[in-house]
Amino acid sequence: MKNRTDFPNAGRVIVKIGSSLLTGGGRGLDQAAIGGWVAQIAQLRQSGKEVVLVSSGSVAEGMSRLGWSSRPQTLHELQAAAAVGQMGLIQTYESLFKQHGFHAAQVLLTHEDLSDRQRYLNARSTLLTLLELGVVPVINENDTVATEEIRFGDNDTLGALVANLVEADLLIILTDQNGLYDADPGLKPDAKLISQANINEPGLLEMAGGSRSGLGRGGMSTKVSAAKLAGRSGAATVIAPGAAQGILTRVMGGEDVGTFLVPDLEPLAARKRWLAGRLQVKGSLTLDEGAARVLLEAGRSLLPIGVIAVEGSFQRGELVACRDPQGREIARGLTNYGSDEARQILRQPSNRIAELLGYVDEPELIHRDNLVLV
Ligand SMILES: Nc1ncnc2c1ncn2[C@@H]1O[C@H](COP(=O)(O)OP(=O)(O)O)[C@@H](O)[C@H]1O
Ligand SMILES: N[C@@H](CCC(=O)OP(=O)(O)O)C(=O)O
Repeated sequence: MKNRTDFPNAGRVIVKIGSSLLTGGGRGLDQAAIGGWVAQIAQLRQSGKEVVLVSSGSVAEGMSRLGWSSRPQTLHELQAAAAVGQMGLIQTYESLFKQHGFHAAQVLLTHEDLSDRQRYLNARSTLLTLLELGVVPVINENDTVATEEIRFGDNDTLGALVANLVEADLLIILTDQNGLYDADPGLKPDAKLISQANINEPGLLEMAGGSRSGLGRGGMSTKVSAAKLAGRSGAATVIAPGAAQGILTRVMGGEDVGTFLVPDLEPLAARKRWLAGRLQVKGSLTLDEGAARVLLEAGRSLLPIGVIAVEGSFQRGELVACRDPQGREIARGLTNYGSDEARQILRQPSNRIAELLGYVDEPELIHRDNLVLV
């Protein structure tokens, strides 16, 4: 998505809502405001868009419920606040989405879940299944267990990782400002709003400062970094004023509101570059001529029937090399089955996987989305 006029065609969208917006600056969950976003998300869903919500606010809401006026310093207090506040968040989303006839689903993730390939694939399958079922996933960091997340984590980054995970077209980050200014407007009142910028434009990160609300984490700098991260899988990012009336509908309609950070790669190229650049090969699959050809020429998924040999020891979700019958490496990809399972299903049609293994994770050995030609 290189232009705002493309936004009405976005099929899959991540909406991230920050703590201070959700809690009316720390006064407790702002039911009216949340009701407004939920109504817009419901409308988007009804028009056929898939929406994943990344919602902060567990610590801020926990603080409010526990009567704490400032963010606690110790980890166990932060985690306790998160545990209390997450209840309120989920109760609110559950009851508001219900009013529009939608189920919401709580998904709590840690960064580890997304860097480990097996858990990454599991999380991906679960989220895609929820979307297929018409459910709205509501994601937050698993703050009560993920100590590193509370210390360093922020939900802008999580939103971007989720955009990568489900290959969203658009990441909308709702915040308490009109968008990204050329300096923190709280410190420089004549700062100018940036309507659009390329995510790799020099100086962008320097304009973005930290958070001063005492409720959120990261401020604008994590939003700009998140836009870069989201751009790796081709997603565009809009940082938008969450309090503005009908904001999600307006952004999705292509209106010039907030800051549009334009990605510089096509979706597929970005994702494949990410795959190619980051992973270590754990084993290899030798393909027959036909499978090698469809991978190379048609960009198709790899099915077990096209595999004639499995080398090495690997787990579901790890990176393996795909070789042609002459042994040349032609592609790399994240496997849906470990080496033991792959050996049992090679040369077999996918409809025999259940009979051979007793379960089916995916009909493909490697889905084309997780495959990169070398
Ligand atoms: N260049 C900038 N433009 C806009 N806001 C900025 C900028 N630099 C820093 N900020 C600060 O970032 C804050 C938003 O980030 P944060 O408090 O983390 O909110 P959220 O809870 O929405 O993630 C703003 O309230 C503002 O104080
Ligand atoms: N998981 C934390 C997220 C904290 C966070 O990133 O907040 P924000 O900067 O407001 O998005 C919480 O729910 O409190």
